[in-house]
Amino acid sequence: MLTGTEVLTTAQMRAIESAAMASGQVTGLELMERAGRAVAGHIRLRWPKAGCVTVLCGPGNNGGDGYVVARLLHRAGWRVRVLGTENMPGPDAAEMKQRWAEIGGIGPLTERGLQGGPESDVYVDAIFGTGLTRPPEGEIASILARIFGRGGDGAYHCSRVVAVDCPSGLCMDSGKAPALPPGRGTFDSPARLTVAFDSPKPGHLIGLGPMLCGELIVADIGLIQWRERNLASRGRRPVRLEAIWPRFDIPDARRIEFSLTDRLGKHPFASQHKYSHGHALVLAGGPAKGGAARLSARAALRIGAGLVTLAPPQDALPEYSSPPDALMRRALDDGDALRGALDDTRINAACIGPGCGIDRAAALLAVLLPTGRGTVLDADALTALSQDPGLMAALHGRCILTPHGGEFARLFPDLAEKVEATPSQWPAYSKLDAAREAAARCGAVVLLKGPDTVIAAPDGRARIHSAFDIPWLATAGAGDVLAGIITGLLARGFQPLDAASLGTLIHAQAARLFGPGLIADDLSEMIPQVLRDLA
Ligand SMILES: NC(=O)C1=CN([C@@H]2O[C@H](COP(=O)(O)OP(=O)(O)OC[C@H]3O[C@@H](n4cnc5c(N)ncnc54)[C@H](OP(=O)(O)O)[C@@H]3O)[C@@H](O)[C@H]2O)[C@@H](O)CC1
Ligand SMILES: Nc1ncnc2c1ncn2[C@@H]1O[C@H](COP(=O)(O)OP(=O)(O)O)[C@@H](O)[C@H]1O
Ligand SMILES: [K+]
Repeated sequence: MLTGTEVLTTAQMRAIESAAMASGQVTGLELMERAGRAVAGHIRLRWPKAGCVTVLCGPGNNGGDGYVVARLLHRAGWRVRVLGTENMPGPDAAEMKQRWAEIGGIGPLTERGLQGGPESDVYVDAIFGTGLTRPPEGEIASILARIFGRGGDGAYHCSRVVAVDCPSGLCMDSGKAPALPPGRGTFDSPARLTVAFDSPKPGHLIGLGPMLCGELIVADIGLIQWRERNLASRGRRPVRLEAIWPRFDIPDARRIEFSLTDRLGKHPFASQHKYSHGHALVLAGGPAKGGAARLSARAALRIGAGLVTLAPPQDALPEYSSPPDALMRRALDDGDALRGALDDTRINAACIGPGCGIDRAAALLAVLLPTGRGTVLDADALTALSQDPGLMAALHGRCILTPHGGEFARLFPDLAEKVEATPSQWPAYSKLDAAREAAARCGAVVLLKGPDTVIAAPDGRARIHSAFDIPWLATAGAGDVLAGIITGLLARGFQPLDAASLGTLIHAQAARLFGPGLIADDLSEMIPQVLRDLA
C-alpha cells in the first residue's frame, strides 16, 4: 500500500487555526499548550535523562510555544535557561511568557546571551514559525547562523537542536532559507529534530528544509476536525497537496492511503491477458546513442507493462538486440513509420527522449502528440520541446514531462528564474510553485526531479516526494529508468498523475533497497522486491 500525508501551506494552516479558535471549542492558549507539550514530550522521549536545555524564544506565538516547552521541561527536572526577545508578544504568548517568568528568568536573545552561560545538552529553537514574513537579518540572523552552523573545526556550535514547528528562518512554503547555513550532512542526524504541528508544510520537504529539519515529527494538536471542514468547505480538495513516502513514518500525521498499488499486484486473472496490461512503445535513437532507451524499456517491462517494444531506426536495430529477450524490437525510421505503428490501438503508452536524439525526437513528437497517447517525455524530447513552440502547444493531459532542473530551465526559463531569485518576502516562490505553474501552462503533468521531486497536474493537484536519504540515486541513467517505469504504469492504465507519483516512489524505493554502489542498471532488478513490499 502506498501511503502519504496531506501537506498544508502556511496560509491554509493559519486559516484552520483561526477557524478552530473562532468555533469557541478550543482557545489559542490550549493550542499553544498542546504544541509546547508535544515538543517537550519528544525531547524527553529522545533524551530521557534530564539535562540542561536552552530555549530561545522569539516575538510571536512560536516563542509562546517555547515558553511552554521551558515550563514543562523544568517540571520534568531539566535545568532550563531561557533567552527571549523583548518585543510585546500577542496575548497567548504573553500569558505563556508570564507563566514561565513565575518559574525562572529570561535572558536577552542576543549573540552574547547565547554564547554566555554553560553549554547546554539541547537547544530549543522557538524563534520564528509560520509567522515569518521576510528573511531574518542582523543580530537574529547571526544567532540563527550560530544555532544551525558549524565552527571552524567543522563541529556544530549547538550540537543538539530541536526546532519548534520549523527551523527558524526557513520559509515553510518554499524550503528556502537565505539566512541559514545549509546544514549539509545533517539529514537524519540524531542531533537534529523538528516537531511540526498538525501537518507537514512544503518547506519541510523541499529545498533546504529536509537538511535543516533533520528528523521530522508531525504532532497532532487536535485540529483534525477543523482541517477537514475548512479544506472541504472551500472546495480545496481537488487541489490538495500530498506527500508520498514509504520511509518517513510520521507518527501522528494523518495518513492518506492510495489504493494505487493494489492494481499492480492483484488481478481477476481469468479475464486478463498480456494486452490488458498494455503495450508500451519506447522510441530509441540512431547508432551509438547508448543504452538510455534500453534502460527505459527494461524498466517498463519490469513494472508490468504487458508488452514493450523498443523502436530505433533500422540502421541502429542491431545495437538493441541485447537482453532481455522479452523485449520486442521493431525499426521505426521516421514519423511516417511511427504513424503506421500507432494504427495499432493496443499501443497505449509511449516513452520518448532517452537516447533518442533531438531532431528525431522532434520529428516523432509531431506524430505522437496528436494521437493523445499516454506519453512520457524525457531528455532529448524535452530539449526538442523547448525549441519548438508548436510541439509545446500539442501537449495534452496524458503527457508527463520529467525534467531535471536544467531541462526545466530550458522549458520554462521565466519560472526557473523565479525559483532561483533570492526572496525578500515570504512566502518565497518555490520549486513546487514552478512545477504547478508549468503544468497549468502546458496542460501536462510536470515531474520536476531532484532529491526533492515535485509532481504537478494541470488542475493544481500536486505531490511531493522527498528523497534526501538516497544521494546515490543521482547516477547516470537513473532518469531513463524513471521514464520507463512511468511509461509502464501508463500502459497499465494508471492516470498520469498517479503513474508519475507511483513511478517516483518505486524508483526511489528501488534505490533505497539496493543502497550505495547502485548503478542505473540495478534499479529495474530491484522492482520485483519493491512491488512485493508495497503489496
Ligand atoms: N499552527 C497552529 O495551529 C499553531 C501554531 N502555533 C505556533 O504559532 C506559530 C506562528 O506564530 P505567529 O503567527 O505569531 O508567528 P511567529 O512565527 O511566532 O513569528 C511572528 C513574529 O515574528 C516577527 N517576524 C517575522 N519575520 C521576521 C523577521 N524576518 N525578522 C524579525 N522578526 C520577524 C513578526 O513581526 P513582524 O513581521 O510583524 O515584524 C512577529 O512578531 C507557529 O509556527 C507555531 O509555532 C501554536 O502556538 C498553536 C497552534
Ligand atoms: N541528490 C539526490 N538524491 C536523490 N535522488 C536524486 C538526487 N539527485 C537526483 N536524484 C534523482 O535521480 C534521478 C536522476 O535523473 P536525471 O537527472 O534525469 O539523470 P540521467 O539523465 O542521468 O538519467 C531522478 O529521478 C532524480 O529525482
Ligand atoms: K522555530
